[in-house]
Amino acid sequence: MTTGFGAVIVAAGKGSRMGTRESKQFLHIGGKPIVVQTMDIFNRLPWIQQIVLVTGRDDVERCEAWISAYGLDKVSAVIPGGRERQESVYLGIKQMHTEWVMIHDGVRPFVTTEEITTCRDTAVSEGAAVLAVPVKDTIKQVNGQGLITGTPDRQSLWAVHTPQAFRLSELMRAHETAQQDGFAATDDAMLLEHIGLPVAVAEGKYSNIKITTPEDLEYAAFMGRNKEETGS
Ligand SMILES: Nc1ccn([C@@H]2O[C@H](COP(=O)(O)OP(=O)(O)OP(=O)(O)O)[C@@H](O)[C@H]2O)c(=O)n1
Ligand SMILES: C[C@](O)(CO)[C@H](O)COP(=O)(O)O
Repeated sequence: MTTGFGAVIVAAGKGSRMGTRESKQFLHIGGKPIVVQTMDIFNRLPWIQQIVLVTGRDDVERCEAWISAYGLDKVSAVIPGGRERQESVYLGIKQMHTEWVMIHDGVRPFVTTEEITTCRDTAVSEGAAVLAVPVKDTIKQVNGQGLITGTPDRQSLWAVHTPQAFRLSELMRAHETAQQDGFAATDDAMLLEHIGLPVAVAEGKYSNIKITTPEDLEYAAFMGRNKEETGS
């Protein structure tokens, strides 16, 4: 175990909502596969010591080739993921040997070094942290008949992004408990909530989108062009 931070990048999804023949994490923006763009941001941070990439079983080889071609020297392992994101994260964290770990979606390539650093600092001061943005719309609860049943107070609503940063030992315990309890979560913070550990919110930017559906590709292409022009 070393002190400091590592990152698990999860990119083993099927991209069913995107519906492209090529999995969305391997589409090119700004001249590079999306997952390479994402790993590169973490690889450049001096305080990130180790990166583990979790991807599809059939994609391990091409990811290893990209990692070598793009000089992503902090990637210590590329491993096949699981059926659900939660399982992919669990497999990833088992490969980590840093005290702290950040979990990040391979399909969030527009996260900035500033946001990642804010998330790190909040985790260190509060114990665990997720990047998130205040919700801009009014959110309604709707029942199966399409009728509104409530309007939660918008002041208390945040849309949660990644990275999400945890002490490796606590995240491991949270995943193990979830597995024993059959508890399924859509993000890692939920697993800490399940075992009663606090997680703080670090305010991020609306630009840190998760590339999920086809219209996100238009935004990604626009952002990719900007990246190429500015060299950032
Ligand atoms: N079994 C899975 C499912 C998802 N992910 C990863 O988790 C991130 C966020 O998931 P999402 O956007 O939902 O991706 P997909 O599961 O690929 O998309 P969909 O739900 O549309 O199939 C992505 O980087 C995805 O590759 C993963 O590593 N393993
Ligand atoms: C972790 C996450 O990115 C937070 O927004 C998200 O929950 C993962 O993907 P999902 O399948 O779209 O929920």
